[in-house]
Amino acid sequence: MSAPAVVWVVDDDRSVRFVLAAALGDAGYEVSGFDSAQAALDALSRRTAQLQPAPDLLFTDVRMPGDDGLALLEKLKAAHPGLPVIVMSAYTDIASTAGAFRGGAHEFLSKPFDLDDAVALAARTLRRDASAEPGDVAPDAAGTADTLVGDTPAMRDLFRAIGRLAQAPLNVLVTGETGTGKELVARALHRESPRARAPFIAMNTAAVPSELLESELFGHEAGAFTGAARRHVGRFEQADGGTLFLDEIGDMPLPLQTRLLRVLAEGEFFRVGGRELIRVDVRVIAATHQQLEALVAEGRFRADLLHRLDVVRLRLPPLRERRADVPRLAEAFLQAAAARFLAPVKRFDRGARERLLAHVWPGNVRELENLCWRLAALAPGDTITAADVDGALSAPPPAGDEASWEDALGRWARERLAAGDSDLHTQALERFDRVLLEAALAHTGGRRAEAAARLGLGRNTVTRKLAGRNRR
Ligand SMILES: Nc1ncnc2c1ncn2[C@@H]1O[C@H](COP(=O)(O)OP(=O)(O)OP(=O)(O)O)[C@@H](O)[C@H]1O
Repeated sequence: MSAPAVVWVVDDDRSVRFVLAAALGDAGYEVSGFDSAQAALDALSRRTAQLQPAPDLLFTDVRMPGDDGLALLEKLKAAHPGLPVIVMSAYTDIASTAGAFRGGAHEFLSKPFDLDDAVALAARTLRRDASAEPGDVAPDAAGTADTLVGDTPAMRDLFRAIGRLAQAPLNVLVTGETGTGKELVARALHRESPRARAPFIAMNTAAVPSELLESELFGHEAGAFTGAARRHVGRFEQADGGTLFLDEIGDMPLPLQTRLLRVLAEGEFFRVGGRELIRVDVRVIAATHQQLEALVAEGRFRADLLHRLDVVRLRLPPLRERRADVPRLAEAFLQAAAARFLAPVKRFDRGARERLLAHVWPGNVRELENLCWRLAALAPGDTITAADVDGALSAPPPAGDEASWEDALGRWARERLAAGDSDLHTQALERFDRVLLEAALAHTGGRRAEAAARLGLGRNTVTRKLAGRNRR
């Protein structure tokens, strides 16, 4: 009979150390516990000095006095790259999971965990050949914006998957209803990946007229078609070295699917009307709210393209399947709104929270976010009540009984003319733009791209108008 596998548990929390060691011991492993990274490293040096092999598996907590678990992981990976390390933490956010996987962790175990799961994980890990290579080191993630909020089991699973997948150069298909956070997931995958310093380029297939899609994706040369006055660099080239996020991929017309497939297979293409072969290194993350298998069955989506995009699939659960996240998300949105409005943070009272929990959220997180921005702007007091929530959920703000805006404009024009102004048209256009932009930005919680789409304007146009550079 072979000797039992040696498993070490490093955690400053005595009870975790005890119960995990006991469960692993019951499963037949030879277990030792350590209360700090240093204690484990000392024991490891002693073993090496005595020509004993390193343990077969090590569990470590992240937050501990002295060196934390990630520092321990780094030292272990330098000295014993083949030793599988399972990182345990009560903090299952993407930064933690990605940090662990980037450091070469074999697995990430969210605390509190089920002991049977931990033992099963140890057994699986020990069965496997533990010669995994540590992942590439990614540059520091930029900023903490776009943080995915969530602490339900479904979201923890997702964060673990993102942490792991960010390191792998695989195409990912993100599925989920509208407003569930698909783009945010794609951004997190990029931000935590070795590509983080290169661009993240997003394109919504459904938002681009189909006759322009090809040139949007692959670019065109001057004169390639009527209206192509100048060379245009497509999204694939813009994303070189980085990540291309293709939203609503199910809406891509078939001929373009064929072209995309070829580019994904070969990594090179010609711009529309071009002769120069362009070679790019792009990770593609596609997203859809549709059932692509059904589209394949109907002949509207290519099966081979689906296979190429769907190397790994991440499903985002709708908000109604993770209601426990609603209060957390709502508070995060109120805080973001307060920071943007430079106003004190409002709070939900109990009734408001219950009302939020009871709602079905057909528009998912986006709907919740918009609602919170409306409440931050409009609820009269610092405490938001159930009645405020009901009011904001049921109707857009009342239109009021003022006369039509054409009447108001006429009145304004007559006043300005009487005052002797001579640039009425410019003034009126500026005010017209400002009213539309403010309304759209308030509606979209300050997101320019979405505001631009809702107004039917280009994103650049909106940015320019906001910067006031349209004034002539
Ligand atoms: N878990 C989350 N934590 C914080 N914000 C979130 C979360 N999920 C979504 N959001 C916010 O909700 C909004 C919608 O998210 P996103 O645009 O990523 O959704 P989507 O699934 O791509 O939607 P669509 O399919 O309609 O394009 C965004 O403003 C995003 O910041």
